Amino acid sequence: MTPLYDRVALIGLGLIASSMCHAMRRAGLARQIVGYARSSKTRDIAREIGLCDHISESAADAAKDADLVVLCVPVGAMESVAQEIGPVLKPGATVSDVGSVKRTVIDAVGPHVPEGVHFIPAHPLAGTEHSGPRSGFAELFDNRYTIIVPVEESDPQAVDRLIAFWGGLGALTETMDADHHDLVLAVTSHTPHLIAYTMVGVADDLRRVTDSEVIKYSAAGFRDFTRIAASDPVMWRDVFLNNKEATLEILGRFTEELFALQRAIRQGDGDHLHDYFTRTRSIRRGIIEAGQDTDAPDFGRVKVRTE
Ligand SMILES: NC(=O)c1ccc[n+]([C@@H]2O[C@H](COP(=O)([O-])OP(=O)(O)OC[C@H]3O[C@@H](n4cnc5c(N)ncnc54)[C@H](O)[C@@H]3O)[C@@H](O)[C@H]2O)c1
Ligand SMILES: O=C(O)C(=O)C[C@]1(C(=O)O)C=C[C@@H](O)C=C1
Repeated sequence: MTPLYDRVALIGLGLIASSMCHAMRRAGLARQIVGYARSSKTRDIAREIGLCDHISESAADAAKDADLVVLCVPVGAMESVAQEIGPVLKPGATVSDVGSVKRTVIDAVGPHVPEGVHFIPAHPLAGTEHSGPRSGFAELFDNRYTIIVPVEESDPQAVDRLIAFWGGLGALTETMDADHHDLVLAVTSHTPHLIAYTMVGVADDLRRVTDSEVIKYSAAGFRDFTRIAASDPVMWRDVFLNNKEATLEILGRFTEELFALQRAIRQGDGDHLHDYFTRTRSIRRGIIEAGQDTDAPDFGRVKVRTE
């Protein structure tokens, strides 16, 4: 493939950035990849494993002269990075990000992007519980959606080029408005993570009583929870602080349903439990019958009930 961008700069060299490096190289999407991470230890590891063509000593140095700059830092660090690189960005360059929340990132980064530079936020819906520069792999984005969230001023040609770039990384792409993105992700990713964190916390409390039984007898469902609960604490702290309204809204609905199930159990209301589990089973069966049981969720099909 002919490179879509001459020089790509990645700020933050964790799971997502390192996977982007491997996938960019696999497809030949950039002539030169430049990286920067805040910690010197991370920069040293990146150099040692040859993650990028060049590792810079500051975010501004990496971003200067880049045609595409992607912010791959935790959501809460986006603003300070944007503030640092804003003054050195090349006219005509594109600035994007991979943050798990979109509205607050747009509000925090947008004001630091100078006129003549395209700002096009994005979010790959792919990840693992691992982090850091060694955790990436080229296949992470294959057949997974990346949501592109153009802002009002985004230039259509620059948007098309970024869509082609993510396609080259192996992803399926969809464009979406920031608020809708944040609500959908609160349902499909953020609240489920919070539930997993809580369940593992409860089990840990219990472990003090039952010694090692919780771990010894943990079944597949609980093991999946522990995998998710092993995700990076800084990343997830920032997700909840920055998608407050949508996660509180979904969490409110979740607790209402949970209370109803709790009451049904206490009152021995088997009909309620049976009806509820029948409904949830039919949702899963509907997905399978429609041939939609792929790793890539179709966000056109995710319906968020508003009443
Ligand atoms: N992990 C996932 O499953 C996943 C999936 C999709 C999107 N995201 C988003 O991608 C972003 C990166 O996540 P990740 O999983 O790659 O994280 P990670 O913890 O693996 O890496 C984060 C990197 O950012 C660097 N960093 C932190 N603060 C910085 C700062 N102020 N300046 C420069 N570098 C800084 C860290 O040193 C590290 O190199 C986050 O915004 C996250 O919400 C994560
Ligand atoms: O598979 C995992 O480990 C993930 O949690 C990845 C996951 C998700 O919820 O699907 C987590 C956060 C991201 O913003 C996108 C993807």
